[in-house]
Amino acid sequence: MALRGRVALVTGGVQGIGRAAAESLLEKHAKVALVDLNQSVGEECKKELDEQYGQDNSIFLQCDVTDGGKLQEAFKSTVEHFGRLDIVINNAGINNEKNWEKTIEVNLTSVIKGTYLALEHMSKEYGKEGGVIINVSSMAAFLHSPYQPVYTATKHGVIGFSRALADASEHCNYGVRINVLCPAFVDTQLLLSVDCEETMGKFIKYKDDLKQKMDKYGVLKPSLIAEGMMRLVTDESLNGAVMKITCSKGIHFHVYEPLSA
Ligand SMILES: NC(=O)C1=CN([C@@H]2O[C@H](COP(=O)(O)OP(=O)(O)OC[C@H]3O[C@@H](n4cnc5c(N)ncnc54)[C@H](O)[C@@H]3O)[C@@H](O)[C@H]2O)C=CC1
Ligand SMILES: CC/C=C\C[C@H](O)C(=O)/C=C/C=C/C=C/C=C/[C@@H](O)C/C=C\CCC(=O)O
Repeated sequence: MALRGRVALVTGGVQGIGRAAAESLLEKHAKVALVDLNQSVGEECKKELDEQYGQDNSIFLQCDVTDGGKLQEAFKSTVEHFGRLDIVINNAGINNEKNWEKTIEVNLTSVIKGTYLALEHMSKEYGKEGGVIINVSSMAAFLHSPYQPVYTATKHGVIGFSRALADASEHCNYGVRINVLCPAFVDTQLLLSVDCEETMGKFIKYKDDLKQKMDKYGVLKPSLIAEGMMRLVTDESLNGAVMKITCSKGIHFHVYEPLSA
């Protein structure tokens, strides 16, 4: 898929991995709707992107992805503003083991809602032209992560949901590819949650173990994650793909064994 003139919606798009992805899309002349909860960081991000890429190429839409009505509005506003929708990146995520219900709402339920809304706006089933959806999971879905049980569960859920729907999309000819991105530790604000009882809950006493894991496995730059994301977006052969990004192996794919009878 060539990116010039395409329109993307990125949740959690104003900082960290989402912002890096938005910048990569803008560099390749796509238009981007930044959908994020954080008004002040959103306004600052929009200002900086305007200076670098021109003010007509992005919009900031303040939205809590857990609010179904607001998320629906954000999709509608994006299409009204830019005239079409081709790429959806369900990236917004939190690490909160104390309020774990919220973690499920943001990391899994809202990814499911965002995916179904994306299909309404892009699928041939709804008379649209097709497109691509990237759902952000984590290497936590593949590795032993004892101090983030609910976070880990949500990231497993994102993979299961996305791969099942990717198969449905192929069988039912939706014309929409659905892929998953699983980064290891990335240098973003999210990592600061390790020091906070408000987010780690009773697992706060293991924060040093988690920090040792960061030292052991290393911490990636958001720009590398954006590079992987662009491959998932543009490579038309990828549907149901699960990309892993780690310091040891760089950008690579999880290989699923074929089912035997
Ligand atoms: N940083 C890391 O080590 C890794 C991050 N991930 C995943 O990458 C994604 C992005 O995370 P980061 O960029 O690291 O985090 P971040 O904390 O830097 O950025 C997350 C963005 O999502 C937004 N957000 C949070 N809750 C929201 C809500 N309810 N509605 C709308 N926006 C909301 C925040 O305002 C923020 O702008 C998440 O899904 C995370 O789980 C995956 C693996 C590793
Ligand atoms: C307090 C932490 C906050 C949030 C969690 C974070 O966002 C997250 O999701 C982090 C996940 C990190 C996982 C890190 C592990 C990386 C391991 C790899 O280097 C192991 C190497 C290879 C794996 C095998 C393979 O790729 O095939």
